[in-house]
Amino acid sequence: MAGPRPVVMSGPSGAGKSTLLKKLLKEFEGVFGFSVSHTTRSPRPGEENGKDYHYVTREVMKAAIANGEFIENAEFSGNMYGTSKAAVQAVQAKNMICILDIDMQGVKNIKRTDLNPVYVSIQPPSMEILEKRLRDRKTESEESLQKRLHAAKVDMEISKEPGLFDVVIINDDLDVAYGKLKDAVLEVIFFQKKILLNSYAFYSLFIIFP
Ligand SMILES: Nc1ncnc2c1ncn2[C@@H]1O[C@H](COP(=O)(O)OP(=O)(O)OP(=O)(O)O)[C@@H](O)[C@H]1O
Ligand SMILES: Nc1nc2c(ncn2[C@@H]2O[C@H](COP(=O)(O)O)[C@@H](O)[C@H]2O)c(=O)[nH]1
Repeated sequence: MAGPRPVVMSGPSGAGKSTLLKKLLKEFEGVFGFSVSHTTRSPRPGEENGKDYHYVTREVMKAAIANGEFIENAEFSGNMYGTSKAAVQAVQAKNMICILDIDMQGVKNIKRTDLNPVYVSIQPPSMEILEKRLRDRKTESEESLQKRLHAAKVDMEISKEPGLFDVVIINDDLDVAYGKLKDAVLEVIFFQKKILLNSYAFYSLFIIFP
């Protein structure tokens, strides 16, 4: 895939991924762009079609997957979610750093592609705090909440796997976690740009002194 290296943000539902990435998108407007996923779940109050998600039916999503339009897709808490090729290309076409907010299945599937992102895991300080955040958010039915808590336990275990994530951030104090996210993402991006600049400089030497 062309363009700057994307950033994948993953972690349990309720850990604070959207909260953190919205801060990043706001502070670095024009630098980072959000990959708008497709989902079969219903919009929450305040969410906008085409901005937060593309809200589609299961039939539409299945047909698009069968048509090869998705980089990855997953079933999560009773709904389908997926990253379309078009969503990532739309951000990369603007030469912005594409941010994906995806679950653990998505991370594993993206690892099999050539997307080559920076992998960031956002984790809650504890299961108790995660449950409180999800309950206080008031977006889930009891059934959906239980499914998300179950998935969170699995996610918290798997995220310890060495090498799976480049950075694991515990989102306890929001400002501290945001600082860590910025450091992690910018460090990787600047490092990558520095290597590119160095290699341009190196090859320029061969052009000047063949
Ligand atoms: N550091 C924090 N301290 C206290 N509350 C927080 C913190 N970070 C996020 N929250 C709150 O926790 C709730 C869950 O956060 P958020 O919706 O960002 O999680 P998420 O990981 O994006 O969840 P999902 O995967 O379900 O979209 C929100 O109500 C948010 O305001
Ligand atoms: N594999 C994918 N997971 C995705 C995608 N978009 C969102 N998600 C993950 O789903 C859960 C639930 O999200 P919610 O908005 O219903 O709370 C969360 O963990 C997201 O990271 C996607 O395109 N692919």
